[in-house]
Amino acid sequence: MDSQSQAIEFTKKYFTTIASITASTMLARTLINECLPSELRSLVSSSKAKLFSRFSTEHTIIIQQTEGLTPNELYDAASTYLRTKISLRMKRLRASKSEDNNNIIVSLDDGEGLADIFQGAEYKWKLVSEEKESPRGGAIKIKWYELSFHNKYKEITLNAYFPHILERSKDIKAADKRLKLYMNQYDSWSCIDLNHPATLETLALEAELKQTIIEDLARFVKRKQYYKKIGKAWKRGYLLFGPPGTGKSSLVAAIANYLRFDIYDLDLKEVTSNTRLKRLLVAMKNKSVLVIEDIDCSIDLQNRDEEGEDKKKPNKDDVTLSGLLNFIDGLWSTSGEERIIVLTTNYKDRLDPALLRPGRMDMHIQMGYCGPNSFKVLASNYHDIDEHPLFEEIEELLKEVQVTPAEVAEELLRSDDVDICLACLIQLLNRKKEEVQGNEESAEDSHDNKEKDGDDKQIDEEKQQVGAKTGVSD
Ligand SMILES: Nc1ncnc2c1ncn2[C@@H]1O[C@H](COP(=O)(O)OP(=O)(O)OP(=O)(O)O)[C@@H](O)[C@H]1O
Repeated sequence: MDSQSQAIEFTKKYFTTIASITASTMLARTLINECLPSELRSLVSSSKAKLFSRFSTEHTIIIQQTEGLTPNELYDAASTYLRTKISLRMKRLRASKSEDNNNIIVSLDDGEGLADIFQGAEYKWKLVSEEKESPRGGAIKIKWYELSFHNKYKEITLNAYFPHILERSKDIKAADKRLKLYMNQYDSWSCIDLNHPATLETLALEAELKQTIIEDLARFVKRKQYYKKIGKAWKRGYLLFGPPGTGKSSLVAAIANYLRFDIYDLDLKEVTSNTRLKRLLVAMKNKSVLVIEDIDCSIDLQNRDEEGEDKKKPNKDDVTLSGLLNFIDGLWSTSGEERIIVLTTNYKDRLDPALLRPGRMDMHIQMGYCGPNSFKVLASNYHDIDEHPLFEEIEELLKEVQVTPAEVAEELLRSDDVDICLACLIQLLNRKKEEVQGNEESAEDSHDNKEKDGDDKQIDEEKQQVGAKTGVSD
């Protein structure tokens, strides 16, 4: 059981106890502080849940803004979660004073509070705030949510609704996050906003491959506890290989957009020593994608030479492939979490076997030429069309020639007129087809010529042999 579910389990028992005794804040605090193991204290005290009966069937939980000076995680999550529920109703927000205790009640829904339904359970939320005298003088405002629900939904609330709110708020915050693209310069990272439009949806990949990637990423981000349990660092490595223009860089951007992770684009040519490389890697934040593009040629990792001429004598602190990989797998991987590492190459066969060893890169993804399915994705992206009279011809040609998605994309961008674009694409595909046929013919010719040369040679030899026997020669 992870700490969150343990805490929720505890809260559940705790509610039952408290409900049967009385709703006392003091008692609640004492119980939390005394009964709870320290590692769970923050979560439960953050839920700051008191239960008291207003009516026999209704329970109300108070979720306060802070626990002492510490922000309350559940309050914060609830605020984020409710934002998505009240966006259309914000104009109806109003403040009023409650009759009984002079509280200022901010009603989210015309004094009734905001209603929410989860797994059939109905909830009423109220944001309440109260001015209090600060011990240091002046007034301070205390805020809390009152969450009311029927007694019978107690289990669902603790076991599913609260975890759902915590989870949803994480997703909402991630979606709001501005992504960054970091690049290494000298010894440090500098960054700009990442506004790459690629998404897994718009990427032209074979449907099955795309689905596999999406499932793999979704599984990865949910597996914090699992990685902890198996004693492995929470990271995942992808090796992307394929010809230029097949979408390797676009896939990196799409992964970052999908996970809402920043990208760290590491240019190894800029890194002059292992020590500096480690410094850069350690400075990376969690929830990030580390990319090393064209790993096969970005650097001669075994024994590199900046001038590209004679190999220089390796220095003890030179960046080496094994140094890089060991650090990524070893110390670095334990210094952070939720990291994706992507290496790209146009030539998988040129890679050092150490990189291809099982367990090094978790997934090897081949980015291929544009097939009929990928073409349809591109046509839909660029011209919002799912069918067209020219599709059949294009799809037949795509089965015969190799064209990259980048080349197809270029044709589709030529004009706003889809007919013109598709006609241009057909021209390109036909040119490629003729080239292939031309190559095949010339290959056949040279093969025939070789055979003919071979035949002529054999005839000459036979003639010579005959000549030798008869004494006749040319
Ligand atoms: N699979 C794809 N899906 C959608 N668009 C693609 C795809 N592949 C290429 N493109 C288009 O072509 C452009 C170039 O592709 P990209 O840079 O991602 O290819 P690459 O494989 O990384 O190439 P290189 O090896 O030269 O870096 C992209 O900006 C995109 O518009």
